[in-house]
Amino acid sequence: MVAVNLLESRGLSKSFAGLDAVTDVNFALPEGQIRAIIGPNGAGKSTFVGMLCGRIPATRGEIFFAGKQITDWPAHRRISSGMAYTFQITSVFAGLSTRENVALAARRVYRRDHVRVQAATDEALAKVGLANRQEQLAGDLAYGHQRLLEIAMGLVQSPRLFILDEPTQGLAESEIEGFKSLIQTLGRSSTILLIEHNMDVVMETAQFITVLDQGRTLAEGTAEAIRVNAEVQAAYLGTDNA
Ligand SMILES: Nc1ncnc2c1ncn2[C@@H]1O[C@H](COP(=O)(O)OP(=O)(O)OP(=O)(O)O)[C@@H](O)[C@H]1O
Repeated sequence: MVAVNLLESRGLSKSFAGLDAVTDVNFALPEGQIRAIIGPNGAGKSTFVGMLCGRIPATRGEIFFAGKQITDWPAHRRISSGMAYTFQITSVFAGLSTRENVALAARRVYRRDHVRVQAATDEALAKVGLANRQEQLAGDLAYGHQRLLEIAMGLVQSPRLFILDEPTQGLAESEIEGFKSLIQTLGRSSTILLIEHNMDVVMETAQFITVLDQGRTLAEGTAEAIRVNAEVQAAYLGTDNA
């Protein structure tokens, strides 16, 4: 069977006032895969993902999602066609309850179908383990629980592609274990693109890894192949976040 790519980029590039943040990235993500993007600080990961999501306009190149050329689509159109993403910066509404936040995200997809909104909200809260905190104001949740809430807000939209941008950043070691299994659970119903600095999380969850360095694709392969790749090791040794 020929693998179908859910997401592709061709020659994708971004320059900021003369600085080449991302250069000629050809990327292909088969449907159903858990893929991680890694790379040293400043490698271009956030810029690349920003272009995929429609937050950052590309300078050059093309993006395809589910067979459609989406390079110039605004972010909301990408979301309604099946992309969801969580940001590094917490994007929950602090003054609303945990449940209201998730229901709000569900309404983006299910609109006024109240029954589906409520059912999807229940399911997402249960999957991330926040059902017993659903009445709590989001702003009162502990940081780790807010990160789970962000995931629930993406998950509730039943995305075909779920982009997780540094989901474990700022979490305690004890919370990270739970996130690894959550990522695997999410991978059963969505294709996952994971941007992550924590190598344990990457090595344990990703089926395939793309390494960016200085805006270019440095290497791609399985966790085992990337772990022993001399170029990848050299790129990390050249920085302070090895
Ligand atoms: N809005 C911007 N204006 C100018 N330069 C930018 C902008 N955003 C990113 N850059 C530069 O582009 C390069 C890539 O940055 P980017 O944030 O994409 O890397 P990253 O791999 O996500 O890094 P980190 O792991 O530290 O988050 C860096 O040199 C950065 O300084």
